[in-house]
Amino acid sequence: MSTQTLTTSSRVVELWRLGKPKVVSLIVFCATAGALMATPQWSALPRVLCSLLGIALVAMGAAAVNCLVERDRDAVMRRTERRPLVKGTLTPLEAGLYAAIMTLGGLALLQSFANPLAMWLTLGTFFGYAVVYTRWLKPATPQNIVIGGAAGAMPPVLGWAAVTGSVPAEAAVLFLLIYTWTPPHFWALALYRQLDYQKAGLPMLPVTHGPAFTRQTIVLYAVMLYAVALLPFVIGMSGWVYLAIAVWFNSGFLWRSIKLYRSADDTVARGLFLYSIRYLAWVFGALLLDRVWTMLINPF
Ligand code: HEM
Ligand SMILES: CC(C)=CCC/C(C)=C/CC/C(C)=C/COP(=O)(O)OP(=O)(O)O
Repeated sequence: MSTQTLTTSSRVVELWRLGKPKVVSLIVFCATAGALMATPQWSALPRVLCSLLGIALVAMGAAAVNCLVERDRDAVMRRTERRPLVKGTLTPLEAGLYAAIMTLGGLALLQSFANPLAMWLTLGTFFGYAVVYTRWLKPATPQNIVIGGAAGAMPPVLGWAAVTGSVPAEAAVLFLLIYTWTPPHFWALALYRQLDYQKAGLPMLPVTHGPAFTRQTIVLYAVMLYAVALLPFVIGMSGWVYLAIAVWFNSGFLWRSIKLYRSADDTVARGLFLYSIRYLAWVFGALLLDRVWTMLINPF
């Protein structure tokens, strides 16, 4: 389809899709938890909201760069063959302009309403995902997701830095939580999309080391994730509500990983991938709930 034939409103929809809005919404949710864990005060709310908008814009800009860099690979994978740059509903120039406007706009918001540390950390995250992971690591090594996952784990740190101008050990715990979660989140998907990655020539773990080894590694990560997820309670960052939710969801994650270890069925792998998204939303939701409760009973 020619880009000329699209109406303005459908072009806006395509630009919206280019920014991977579902992934970004969870990223922003995790950043919100980081921000409110740092400063559970209503007076910080305007700064928190402007910072979250800034983080969202940069994350969407990074997603657009990822789609731009990967448009040839995306064209050979079934999961990604309907993306705007593959279908031709957007041109590379439009995607590039969109990425530049979103990223620079987001960084300007962070510089103006948060602080330089938050701005630089967000820029580093953008570079880590859009350039280091997408351009270099992804086509080079099956450890791409383990190293590149550091960029994906940054959102709570960015939220924390935006409201306090610092990154204490508590923020590092939240980083570690997403960092340990990312490989099983991705490998579960890579297991039932193995053919796609093979066709695109990407060295994902199921392609290079086989599905059995990948399933075994997922169980290992699920055990590590369980331990890491208990840390916020152990170091006194959160209370019993968090602990109950963390135990429930980590048990679910571990149980589904063991089920996957014993089964080569794609539906089991897909089940774990979908569960991983619910998992992160609930675990960070539990942290948030703890803080919002504190803000409600202690409003000043
Ligand atoms: C570098 C690290 C990561 C990799 C390689 C990765 C990989 C993926 C892939 C390949 C998909 C499928 C997307 C699609 O079908 O279009 C996906 C979906 C998703 N990811 Fe991740 N992910 C990473 C980090 C994250 C992070 C940090 C979050 C949130 C905090 C996240 C949240 C999601 C969500 C919500 C979806 C579902 C999107 C949808 O339904 O369209 N991911 N991820
Ligand atoms: C603030 C800021 C800049 C945040 C960026 C955070 C970040 C690193 C997000 C990564 C999440 C994501 C879309 C992974 C997709 O992996 P992929 O690109 O391998 O998947 P694909 O095959 O679907 O393109």
